[in-house]
Amino acid sequence: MPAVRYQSGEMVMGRWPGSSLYYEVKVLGFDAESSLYTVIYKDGTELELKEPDIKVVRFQTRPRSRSRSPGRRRSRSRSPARTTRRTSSRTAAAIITDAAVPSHRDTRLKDSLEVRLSPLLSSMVKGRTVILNTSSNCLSLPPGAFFWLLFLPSWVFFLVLQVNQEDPSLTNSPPLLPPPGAFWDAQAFGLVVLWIVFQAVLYTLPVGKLSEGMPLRSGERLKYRTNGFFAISVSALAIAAAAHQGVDITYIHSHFLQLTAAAFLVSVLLSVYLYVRSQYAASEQLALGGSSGNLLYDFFKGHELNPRIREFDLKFFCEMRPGLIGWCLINFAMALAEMKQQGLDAPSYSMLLVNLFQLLYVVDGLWNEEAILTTMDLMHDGFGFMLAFGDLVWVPFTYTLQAYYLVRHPVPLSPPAAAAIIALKLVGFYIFRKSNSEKNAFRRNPSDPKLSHLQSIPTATGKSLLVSGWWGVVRHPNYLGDLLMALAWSLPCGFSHLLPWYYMIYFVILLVHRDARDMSECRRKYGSVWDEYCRTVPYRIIPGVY
Ligand SMILES: NC(=O)C1=CN([C@@H]2O[C@H](COP(=O)(O)OP(=O)(O)OC[C@H]3O[C@@H](n4cnc5c(N)ncnc54)[C@H](OP(=O)(O)O)[C@@H]3O)[C@@H](O)[C@H]2O)C=CC1
Ligand SMILES: CC(C)=CCC[C@@H](C)[C@H]1CC=C2C3=C(CC[C@@]21C)[C@@]1(C)CC[C@H](O)C(C)(C)[C@@H]1CC3
Repeated sequence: MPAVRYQSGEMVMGRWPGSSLYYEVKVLGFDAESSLYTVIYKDGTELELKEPDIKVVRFQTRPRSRSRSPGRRRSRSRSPARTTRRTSSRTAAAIITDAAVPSHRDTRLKDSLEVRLSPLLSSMVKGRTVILNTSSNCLSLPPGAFFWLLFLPSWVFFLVLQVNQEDPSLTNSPPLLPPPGAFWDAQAFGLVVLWIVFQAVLYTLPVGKLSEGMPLRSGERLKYRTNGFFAISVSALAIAAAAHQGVDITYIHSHFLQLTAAAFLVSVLLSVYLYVRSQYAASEQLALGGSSGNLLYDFFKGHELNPRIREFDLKFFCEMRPGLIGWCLINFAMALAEMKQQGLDAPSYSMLLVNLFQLLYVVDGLWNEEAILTTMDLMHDGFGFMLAFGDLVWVPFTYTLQAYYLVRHPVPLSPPAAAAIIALKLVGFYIFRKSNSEKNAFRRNPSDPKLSHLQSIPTATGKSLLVSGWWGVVRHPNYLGDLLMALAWSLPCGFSHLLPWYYMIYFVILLVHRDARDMSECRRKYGSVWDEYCRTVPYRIIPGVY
């Protein structure tokens, strides 16, 4: 006869089925035959849970002993692993405690019990189970999905046509639309496909580390081959060898429109494939945000979270390889095109700065490739048109507009101006890298001794939120660093036109929107503990700005 650990009427934390989230529940009874507890959630949902899916959370207010050694005190504040301990009590209680945080934490600890219940409901759409998240906005389908599907590609083609104008003012009348045939070039299409296949081969080579992703809703952790630095190094060698063999790299500049169209076609084909295969995916493999049952919306947002062909992770590959490394290749081609068009022996200083700054950004991303596994896209977003198009078209063909602009529009740069821009880039880079690495290290191993100086607050999900270090200054320090870098990329292009500032403007909009999206997602996940975090760290991206 199995022992009854939890008594009727007892308040405990029950895991929401299929997720790693725990909510406050009341035990209604125990069925000895099935060894299942019947529990009731705050919203009235009754479920049967197995014992391992139940925790007793006893929030312990430790006396803030002056005699405790600082080392010991620090170590308690950080880690859900360390702070969740088994006691010898009859009910095997899990203690969540956070002794090193300020005294108002007692209320905070109590608050973490008050996690808002925003359950995930399963519903049937066309005979398939879809996951509806009642607290996020995915139920109120943005009618904009259709608009974005049309607008984003049109905007890219507009920019690509505009930047090639003698006077690329955005206020000028748009360039005459070339005939449809001008967009298609079989060779350009072949080269785009060849590039993607080349990157895919490098990705699959058994070189470099196999890194673990964050736990999925099922508790599983996927493995990723993080050999991005190897891939960009081999790519650079291959391009250098091709140039040495007389291959004209400036082809990329002269066939930019056709290459863009080819990449767009690939992204559409890929998105169709992704949508079709998502129809056969198990519901636990679907993303919460792109599972509305509405074809257009799910096609755009992405239905499946981690589509894979065997070990080949399509989302990770597309986000980190062809577009990102292609961005550097295109910038390099623009530098060669500038030298050719303007009869220079070396690229201009503006071109050099843009090339080197963006190369540093990409190389850094690939060097720290593992850190992408704790970003929103990898953890929460489905893989659909938005990301496929973003990775394969938007990144390589619009992030390179500054270099493209400089080919025909030279901007002389004085040494002091160049020095000031370099300083800005380095400050931005420092903030960006340090904050991203800090969060990544904390998410991977909260009890890492290197993070012992950091304070965190526990949440009912078992994860904690950093409230000191970079993440105690603003809620998105990584965005701040990224924005400073974006500014440094536009400044070398001067102020004559708005077009090279396009990235900066787009990026402010993107990051402010991402911050808002992340806020509501974290509010859903962490309930009132998130509100407490926001009170402790009131500024969003810029210190002093709410
Ligand atoms: N160049 C470009 O085009 C773009 C660049 N970026 C860059 O990519 C990087 C990743 O950005 P993005 O994925 O948007 O967001 P983040 O890397 O900031 O990830 C947000 C997640 O971090 C976790 N988190 C938030 N606050 C805390 C905290 N206090 N302590 C611990 N964990 C916390 C939460 O996830 P959880 O709690 O579930 O772990 C949250 O959902 C950024 O540097 C950004 O600037 C982003 C978009 C475009
Ligand atoms: C308008 C539109 C189509 C938006 C799609 C957004 C994507 C372009 C971006 C979403 C998150 C991204 C990240 C990077 C590139 C742009 C996209 C894909 C990134 C890979 C750039 C390099 C960085 O070092 C990074 C790894 C932190 C970053 C991750 C997020």
